[in-house]
Amino acid sequence: MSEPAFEAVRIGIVSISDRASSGVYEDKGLPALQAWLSGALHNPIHFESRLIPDERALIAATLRELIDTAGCHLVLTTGGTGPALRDVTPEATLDVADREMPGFGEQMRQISLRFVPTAILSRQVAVIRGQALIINLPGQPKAIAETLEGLKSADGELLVPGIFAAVPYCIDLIGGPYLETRDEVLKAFRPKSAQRPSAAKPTSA
Ligand SMILES: Nc1ncnc2c1ncn2[C@@H]1O[C@H](COP(=O)(O)OP(=O)(O)OP(=O)(O)O)[C@@H](O)[C@H]1O
Ligand SMILES: Nc1nc2c(c(=O)[nH]1)N[C@H]1C(S)=C(S)[C@@H](COP(=O)(O)O)O[C@H]1N2
Repeated sequence: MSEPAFEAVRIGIVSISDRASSGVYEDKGLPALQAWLSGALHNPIHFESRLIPDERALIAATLRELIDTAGCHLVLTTGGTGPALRDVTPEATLDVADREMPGFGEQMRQISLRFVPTAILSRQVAVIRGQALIINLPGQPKAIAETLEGLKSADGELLVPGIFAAVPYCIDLIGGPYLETRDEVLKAFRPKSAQRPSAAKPTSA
């Protein structure tokens, strides 16, 4: 009998910043997203990366293209979630939404409050479009790992669960690929009835 294999996954990553996209500063959003996802997932990942300015119509068109044409089942954005007049990522995300997933934004603001008192300034949302999940993350590059992974104590105890723990099961429920996380980075939660034999090889003692 053949071993189970990790399903390949296509993930859209979108950095939304006027200054990074025009070269005023180097974009650190896409590298941070790519590094965190590559470290957290066992699945082979094909990244679809986009670096764009804070323009509502362009953000919405980019999200549509990543899902409807490129076939991404997960899209993570970074930047443009604050109250500044140019911050329009949540509006653009809602423009392409079939359904909202408010729990992600609520939990991310709770996590971020453990890091910065200005966490409540992020209007980040998560939505479903077709068979894809879109999640907005704040623009500070360090906020990416903070919100996805949560907060751990110095000895590794999980103090606040990161939102990515709920992402694999959400993707299952909308008919996407079976995502498997590396437990040392983040333990994904699935009800027993939704668990498949893991493709991860048991580590030898
Ligand atoms: N893509 C990025 N790459 C590197 N650093 C970033 C990026 N986005 C944000 N930052 C950092 O986080 C800070 C706050 O981000 P914020 O999204 O508020 O930027 P901003 O002031 O709205 O301008 P812009 O839209 O041009 O990024 C920035 O001043 C910058 O230091
Ligand atoms: N984890 C985390 N969340 C955070 C931050 C941060 O540094 N870390 N910055 C906050 C700040 S200062 C702002 S203004 C909002 C919105 O940021 P954005 O416009 O770059 O998306 O995210 C907030 N959430």
